[in-house]
Amino acid sequence: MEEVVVIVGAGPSGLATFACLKQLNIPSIILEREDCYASLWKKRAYDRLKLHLAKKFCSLPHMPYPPNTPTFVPRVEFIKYIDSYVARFDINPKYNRLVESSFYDNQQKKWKLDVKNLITGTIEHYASKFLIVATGENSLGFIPKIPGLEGFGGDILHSSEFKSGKEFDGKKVLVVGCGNSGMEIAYDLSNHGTSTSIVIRSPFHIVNKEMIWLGMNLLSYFPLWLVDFITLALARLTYGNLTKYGLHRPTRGPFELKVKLGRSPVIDVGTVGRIKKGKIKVCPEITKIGKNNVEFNNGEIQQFDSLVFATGYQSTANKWLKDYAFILGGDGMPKNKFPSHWKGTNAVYCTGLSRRGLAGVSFDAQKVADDIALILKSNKREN
Ligand SMILES: Cc1cc2nc3c(=O)[nH]c(=O)nc-3n(C[C@H](O)[C@H](O)[C@H](O)COP(=O)(O)OP(=O)(O)OC[C@H]3O[C@@H](n4cnc5c(N)ncnc54)[C@H](O)[C@@H]3O)c2cc1C
Ligand SMILES: NC(=O)C1=CN([C@@H]2O[C@H](COP(=O)(O)OP(=O)(O)OC[C@H]3O[C@@H](n4cnc5c(N)ncnc54)[C@H](OP(=O)(O)O)[C@@H]3O)[C@@H](O)[C@H]2O)C=CC1
Ligand SMILES: O=C(O)C(=O)Cc1c[nH]c2ccccc12
Repeated sequence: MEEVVVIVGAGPSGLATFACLKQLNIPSIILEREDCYASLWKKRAYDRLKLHLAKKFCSLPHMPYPPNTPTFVPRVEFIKYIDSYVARFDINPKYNRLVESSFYDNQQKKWKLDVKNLITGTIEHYASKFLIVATGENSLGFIPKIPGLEGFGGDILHSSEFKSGKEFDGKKVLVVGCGNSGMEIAYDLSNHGTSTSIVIRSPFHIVNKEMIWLGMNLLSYFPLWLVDFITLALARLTYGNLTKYGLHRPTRGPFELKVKLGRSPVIDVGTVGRIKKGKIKVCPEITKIGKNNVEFNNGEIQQFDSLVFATGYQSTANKWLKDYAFILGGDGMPKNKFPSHWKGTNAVYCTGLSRRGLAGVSFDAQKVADDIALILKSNKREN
């Protein structure tokens, strides 16, 4: 099938890019491996998830949230917003289409895609002038290789499969990883009758959503270092010194780490309080895993029924995009730094890979659509 623009992925990035192109009268199609849009939010997120950033930083282009939406949007409300977005721009992704490979045909100056129809099992072929990678930073759950993991007799799951602590009532659970997912899942587990432990192996910033709200607003007026200084002063006042609990802060500030390295601060939902009370136990790095126990690098061995790996995600765009080097590095993330990350050579683009959450998604979608419109306009003039 011949198209002008093919977008791979029907998450917020793919949908936002479609809408921005549509506003400029440019038709596009979206190919999505799942049977729905926003699959991360519908199928791979835990029940109690709320957006960490205030709604004004999380809307998609050309459509604000309805006025009665809470400042910190819960998952279900976010899905409703996406539902209205899809209806508003009349977006009809092609579902159950797994893009298996794509390469640039230098002769025809077109992108070619091999797409598996997951219903019929057949391979469909698509070609387009412009290709947009919108498969996300969270395409694949990452579980590290730890000696003995394959022999563990209890449940092993990734944070993307975790729904609620109520399924673990009465169990001994170890959460591995202390990013936003791990810290919130540990809190959720401790709300139910679960004996909860969490592995913390590196320094990270712990803040609360009000501090991030303030910091995001201050960033429009003040330099990064000053915003970090203020945020850290507030964090120290609120939490005190947490080192005796095994929580250490990095030397660089929370906003500097987010902006420069894409590392998110942890936005506390109550986990720190539980750690202070001893309701959630902090463990150091794992050295090996036995049939029903885990050994840590302080020599302690503890028994667990379940392991929840909140150890992050990987982009998979470098796997299916054979000519990824036109835009991405070997890790499936953009080669160029923000704000020049979204455009590659030979009309390939990416949206949602800047580690800037939904605000980054909107920025990219707008940039990509405007650039494609400009190219199409200048081609028209030449012909
Ligand atoms: C638990 C969690 C909470 C988050 N909370 C926030 C938040 O509060 N605020 C914020 O700003 N950001 C948050 N994020 C970041 C989040 O990644 C983005 O907000 C947003 O979902 C990114 O949208 P996306 O479209 O780029 O990626 P995704 O939502 O991951 O969508 C990508 C789509 O591409 C599809 N796909 C992947 N590979 C293929 C393929 N080969 N062929 C066809 N389709 C494919 C996937 O099925 C998926 O539907 C959170 C992330 C996680 C994991
Ligand atoms: N409500 C919201 O808005 C939420 C937003 N998010 C966002 O989604 C994105 C993904 O978050 P998340 O899923 O937490 O993933 P992250 O990549 O942010 O965190 C992964 C964590 O796993 C740890 N880790 C990795 N390997 C190991 C190992 N072998 N042993 C011990 N620890 C390990 C990392 O520690 P180390 O640094 O040592 O490698 C890190 O603490 C982030 O941008 C986050 O902010 C997530 C949840 C909720
Ligand atoms: O939830 C995330 O990880 C995000 O990427 C959202 C986000 C964008 N900019 C930020 C600055 C501080 C904390 C979170 C974010």
